[in-house]
Amino acid sequence: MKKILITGGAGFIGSHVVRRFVTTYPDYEIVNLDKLTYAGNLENLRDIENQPNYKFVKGDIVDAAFINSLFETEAFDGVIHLAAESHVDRSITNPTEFVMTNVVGTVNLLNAARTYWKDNYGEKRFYHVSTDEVYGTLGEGTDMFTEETAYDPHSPYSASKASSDHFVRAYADTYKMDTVISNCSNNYGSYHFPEKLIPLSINNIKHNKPIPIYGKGENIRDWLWVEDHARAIDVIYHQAESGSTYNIGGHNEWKNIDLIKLLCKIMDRKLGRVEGESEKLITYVTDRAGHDLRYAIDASKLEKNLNWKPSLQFEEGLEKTVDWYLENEAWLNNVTSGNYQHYYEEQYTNR
Ligand SMILES: Cc1cn([C@H]2C[C@H](O)[C@@H](COP(=O)(O)OP(=O)(O)O[C@H]3O[C@H](C)C(=O)[C@H](O)[C@H]3O)O2)c(=O)[nH]c1=O
Repeated sequence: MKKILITGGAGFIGSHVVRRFVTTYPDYEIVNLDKLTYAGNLENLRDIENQPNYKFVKGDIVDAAFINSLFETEAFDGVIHLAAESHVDRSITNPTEFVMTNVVGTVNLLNAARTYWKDNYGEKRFYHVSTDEVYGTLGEGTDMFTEETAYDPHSPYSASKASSDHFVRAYADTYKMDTVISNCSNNYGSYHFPEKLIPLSINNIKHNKPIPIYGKGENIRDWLWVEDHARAIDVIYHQAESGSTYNIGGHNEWKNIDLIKLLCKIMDRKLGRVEGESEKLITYVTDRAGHDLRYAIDASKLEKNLNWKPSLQFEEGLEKTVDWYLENEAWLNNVTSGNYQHYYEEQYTNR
């Protein structure tokens, strides 16, 4: 039985990766390590929590002694590392937290792997799940980030992810560890904390609150359904060459304002509102500091080498996502109230 450590498995993308691995590979033991910050939620994994090949461990990757003892007791065959502070706006107000979790936390995991895997590096894989934001920003046009694009991070968040990518490559070169990195575009889907554009807007539209659009809403993101990302991670973990990097994206660029207008249309229909009613909630607010204009990712290496493709058209995926939030009212109410409330309110009222 292979034992795989998935860090950040109670978060948005992490929970989809955990679910996929637990259900697809009954002969693997999946250990989910999560600190359960505001963005980590065991409710995201209720449907698989009693599976015999799943185990949850609460802990912080910044705590090196704890990480070492976990590696000593568990004898992992591989790591898929997703634990990270991920919200760009929060990185602008509190950069140090991002350095600690994203950089120091990653180095702690690499050090533990180096110590406890040193006799059989070749059989154990360290997979770092990263972001396309490390590449910086593009102008409007048709050019895209490839795996060869030079790193040019702008926000404290993307600088911390770029740094952790560099550490992973440095450990591969220096200690000959088997590592892989993937850099993915914006994800959307179920279990997304409503601080991010799509779930925040769904929740605000539902409650007739303003939808905050930064600047003029002209910024462009490439959106990928989170379950397609989880499938890409599965394929890359199992098939990518040692030391490789793969970009993951949806070939699905949207200006924020166009995306929100589409979302408003879907929400009008789902909530039985007159068409155009939800759009009235659009409110232009102060722009994000250092706001990257455009991300567009060339995922052709992944498509050609490992035969992966996005499965869903965006309109269909967005509608599925809206349905999920409307059907899972208890989940949404929970993460916007009680202990979570100030995290949601902070994002929503900051602007
Ligand atoms: C929350 C919010 C955002 N925006 C704008 C800012 C961005 O241009 C776009 C998406 O913002 P969001 O914060 O949802 O996501 P990004 O800043 O693109 O970053 C996300 O995608 C990458 C790949 C990661 O790696 C990040 O971890 C992930 O958070 O909407 C608004 O206009 N209003 C809002 O209220």
